[in-house]
Amino acid sequence: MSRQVILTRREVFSSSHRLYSDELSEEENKKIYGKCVNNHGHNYVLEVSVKGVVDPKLGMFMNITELKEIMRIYVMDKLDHRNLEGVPELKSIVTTTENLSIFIWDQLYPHLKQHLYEVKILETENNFVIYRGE
Ligand SMILES: Nc1nc2c(c(=O)[nH]1)N=C([C@H](O)[C@H](O)COP(=O)(O)OP(=O)(O)OP(=O)(O)O)CN2
Ligand SMILES: [Zn+2]
Repeated sequence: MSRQVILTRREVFSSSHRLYSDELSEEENKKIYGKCVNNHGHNYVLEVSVKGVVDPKLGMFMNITELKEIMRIYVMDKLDHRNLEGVPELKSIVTTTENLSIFIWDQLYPHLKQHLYEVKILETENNFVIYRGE
């Protein structure tokens, strides 16, 4: 019997950002995003989940070390200790947690393919977003 499991790796990255849309006026930005138009920082908690069938011989379908390395190269090295507005791929988007989760999915998908199940990001301990590639 094949057993499908979901495996999750958690990382924390620290980034600064502000919520600001180039498509809005200064006044509209202030009205919509409030205090978040000012530069501020978060210790984002990122949880990436992969799904697969356990190989009975190995007791796993993916080594966490491999997942950790993929997350390091394609997410952590790009976002940790950065100002998100300075990350080239994020230049033209508003760095909401929603957009970050989609960005991270797109970074990881080519390397995890059908195994990638969920990207979850906690911006604060109260606010988080889940993206499953839909
Ligand atoms: N839909 C979204 N709304 C907001 C986002 C977002 O990513 N998506 N982000 C922010 C800000 O970036 C902001 O930093 C949130 O901080 P804050 O309001 O201080 O966070 P908390 O809700 O955890 O703090 P409280 O103490 O509970 O107010 C805003 N909106
Ligand atoms: Zn913020």
